Amino acid sequence: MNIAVIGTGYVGLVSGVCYAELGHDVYCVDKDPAKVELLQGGEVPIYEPGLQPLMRSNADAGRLKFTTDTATAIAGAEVVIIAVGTPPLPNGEADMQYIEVAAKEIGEAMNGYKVICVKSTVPVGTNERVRAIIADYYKGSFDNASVPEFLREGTAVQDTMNPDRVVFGTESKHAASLLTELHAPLTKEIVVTDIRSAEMIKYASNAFLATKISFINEIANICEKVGADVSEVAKGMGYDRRIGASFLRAGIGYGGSCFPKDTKALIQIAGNVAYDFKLLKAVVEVNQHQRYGVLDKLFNALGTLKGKTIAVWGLAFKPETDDVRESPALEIVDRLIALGAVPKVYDPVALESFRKVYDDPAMMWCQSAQEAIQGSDALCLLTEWKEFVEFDLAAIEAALANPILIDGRNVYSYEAVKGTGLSYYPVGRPVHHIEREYVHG
Ligand SMILES: NC(=O)C1=CN([C@@H]2O[C@H](COP(=O)(O)OP(=O)(O)OC[C@H]3O[C@@H](n4cnc5c(N)ncnc54)[C@H](O)[C@@H]3O)[C@@H](O)[C@H]2O)C=CC1
Ligand SMILES: O=C(O)[C@H]1O[C@H](OP(=O)(O)OP(=O)(O)OC[C@H]2O[C@@H](n3ccc(=O)[nH]c3=O)[C@H](O)[C@@H]2O)[C@H](O)[C@@H](O)[C@@H]1O
Repeated sequence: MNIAVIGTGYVGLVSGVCYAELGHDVYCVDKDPAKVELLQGGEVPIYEPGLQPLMRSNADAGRLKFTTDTATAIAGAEVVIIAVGTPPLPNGEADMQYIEVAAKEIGEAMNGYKVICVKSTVPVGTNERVRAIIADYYKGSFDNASVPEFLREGTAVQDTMNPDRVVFGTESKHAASLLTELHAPLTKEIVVTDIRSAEMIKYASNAFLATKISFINEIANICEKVGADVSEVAKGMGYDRRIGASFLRAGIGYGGSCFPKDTKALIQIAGNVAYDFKLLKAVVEVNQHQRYGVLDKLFNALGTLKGKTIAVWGLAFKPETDDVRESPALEIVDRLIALGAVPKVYDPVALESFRKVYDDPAMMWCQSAQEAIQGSDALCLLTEWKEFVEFDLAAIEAALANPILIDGRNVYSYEAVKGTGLSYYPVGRPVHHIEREYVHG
């Protein structure tokens, strides 16, 4: 099959590479010439495990090409997949400007029948709008489909090649059979539905996962007050197949380019039809508040943050990505500085992407985990990178001026911590406190 993918971000690039891996001929377009030049040279502009070798092998096999010109990419395509960004507007609504431009460019370049798919996460009704824009420019026949994407960053290739399900919404039998043929090698679980329901499935799925996270975070906050351990609670809940074990890891709240944006967008979508989505509003509020738990624990441990150097391990919103969009670390570092502390930050891959969106003369940028903890007054672990999980706890204790470990992701076990002199503050689990005189100043 000949496929064109519009937008080579996290979703478009991974999708394009994986469709090529299935043996299809894929032409990817991006408006950003620097990105396209990098891709044409065999370089991947994002950190995503497994993506680069797969991209190079498919490009070398002649199945994967890149261009900045939409007309070139779609000329021979039977299926056109729109995967441009839909970032949040200040009021929470999804910004449709990139979708509108992409639709116009496709409309202008149409040269025959094609199936136009929207993979970006878009409000209900967007596929109809895309159809109308294309129809303004192209009077021939074409079909539409909503093909929402469910991949996660950090495991994007694996998620795309082995999805739990593929969903598409279309009114066209021909489009349905073409898309079924395209996705059948990936999964047996193919849900074919109407366009509006497919658009809603995407928002409802992300909102539900975000709800699970805020739910377990609230349980964690109660656990802290009643002396229970949220890890044990989640384990005990997760064996119930109606609940499921996944997405019950308590921590510092969800971040990333999607949960924060999509929950707010769904609240707006509901609001636009005069529906007050109270539950989801609470999910967002709980998530916002959860970030401050780290700061409360630092206060409890140190009394004041003024003049303290605080090691921060992890800036990405999750491990195995360089993405810092809506990362809880952004707000935590900002607060630390506002409270007079000096954050010594380190992340194995996200230092540069963090520096592009947040920089402050009060910060110390560290080139290793060890450098960040050396002589610091406390350590906050914000992203559960393997490097941090495997770090020797005795070495953490030895390096810190005050051996205080705030574990925002619950990665260490009490057994391991008990063998050290660390005061350990996890999330939703009892504190392991060692009485001692702290170094001040
Ligand atoms: N990042 C993720 O993990 C997931 C994202 N999504 C959704 O997929 C969509 C894309 O997200 P990302 O890939 O993260 O975005 P991104 O911001 O990483 O990439 C979007 C790309 O589209 C390009 N672009 C914009 N307008 C264009 C045009 N007219 N023609 C060609 N290229 C154009 C931009 O230059 C950029 O490279 C969003 O709606 C997002 O909500 C869905 C599932 C997972
Ligand atoms: O629409 C999207 O963009 C994507 O959003 C999420 O994927 P992603 O944001 O890449 O990463 P997740 O693994 O879902 O993690 C999101 C955030 O939730 C946090 N999280 C996750 C799970 C958990 O149990 N606890 C928890 O705090 C993570 O630390 C992270 O900050 C969804 O999992 C994907 O299915 C969806 O396609």
